[in-house]
Amino acid sequence: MGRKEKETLQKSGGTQLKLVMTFPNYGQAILKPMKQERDEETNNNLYYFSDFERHNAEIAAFHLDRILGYRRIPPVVGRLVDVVQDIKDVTTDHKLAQTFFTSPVGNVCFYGQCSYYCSTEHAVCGRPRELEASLAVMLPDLSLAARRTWRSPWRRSYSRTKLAKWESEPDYCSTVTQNPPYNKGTRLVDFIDLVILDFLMSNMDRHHYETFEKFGNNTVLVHLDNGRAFGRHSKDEPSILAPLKQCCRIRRSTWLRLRLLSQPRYRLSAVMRASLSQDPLHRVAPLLAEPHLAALDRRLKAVLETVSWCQKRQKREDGREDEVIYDDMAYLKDTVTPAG
Ligand SMILES: Nc1ncnc2c1ncn2[C@@H]1O[C@H](COP(=O)(O)OP(=O)(O)OP(=O)(O)O)[C@@H](O)[C@H]1O
Ligand SMILES: [Mn+2]
Repeated sequence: MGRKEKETLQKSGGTQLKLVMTFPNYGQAILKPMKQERDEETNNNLYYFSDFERHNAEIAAFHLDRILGYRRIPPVVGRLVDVVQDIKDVTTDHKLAQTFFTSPVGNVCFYGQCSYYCSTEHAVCGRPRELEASLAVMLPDLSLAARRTWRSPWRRSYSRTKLAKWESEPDYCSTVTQNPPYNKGTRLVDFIDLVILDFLMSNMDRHHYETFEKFGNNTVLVHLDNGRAFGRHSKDEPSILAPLKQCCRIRRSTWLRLRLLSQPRYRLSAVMRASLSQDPLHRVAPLLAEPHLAALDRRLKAVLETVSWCQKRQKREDGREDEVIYDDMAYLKDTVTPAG
């Protein structure tokens, strides 16, 4: 098989600039550039839907997802790229090439084309050519492995004035669980797994999630698009946990994992710190600032407290506190016919 020249193109779809890199061995990765200082907190007056995406959030989310035992985020690694050699000189996209310029201090910058933040004021700049970026392994092409996109039932309104249904209806969960795909199998607890990930990293931007078409409704979720996580460490966002609080259900293996990660020997912040130190960008600066790591421990505690709150409530209501903890065996019993 012949070798391909290295090539970098803009990724279509999505609102903020991202690139697709193709390597000589035909491997592909999605590149998200560093757009703001690593430890800059999200501006309080910025709505979640206009927050900048962060390359380190994509990297940290991959590590967190793996530590939680999910493994539902395709691998993401940090890299220092050369904006000239790795992007400008190897792109066949004229529109992208045309947005390159040299800044007043001599750094090479570009802004690309997209619907949010693709303008000279929001240019991405090398130092002078070196740029931090996240590279995510590209999933197989949709023609080989079709995916389905699902709207999150707990999607935010994406409006400054409107409330979503789940924010005002106390019994919202039961309206969700009456209907497919949440009415059977593991979809609800799969979704709650995702909610816990999002709460820990404070990602309010989970409007959709994806699955591989091939497996119908009996499949895991793919946790793509984590660029708006880890924006704020000084504040938690309890509303992200609403699905857990409203449905009071959590997969047993997840619950056990969270309890393990709350113990001194396996403290989530410590496990994350160690895991992230293996990323190549760690030598430039830690991928997550200490306050973000501390926030993880604090939020983990809040998840476990919510589960206890659910168990107490369930016990009070019908004496069946074990309903809260979803046992994967229950699913097996529903779907597997014993031999003989
Ligand atoms: N690792 C990946 N492999 C293949 N496709 C991917 C991968 N990550 C994301 N995508 C696809 O690219 C699209 C855009 O990516 P992403 O959601 O990260 O961008 P975005 O700008 O945040 O989009 P939006 O503004 O719609 O939320 C997604 O719809 C997803 O299907
Ligand atoms: Mn997004």
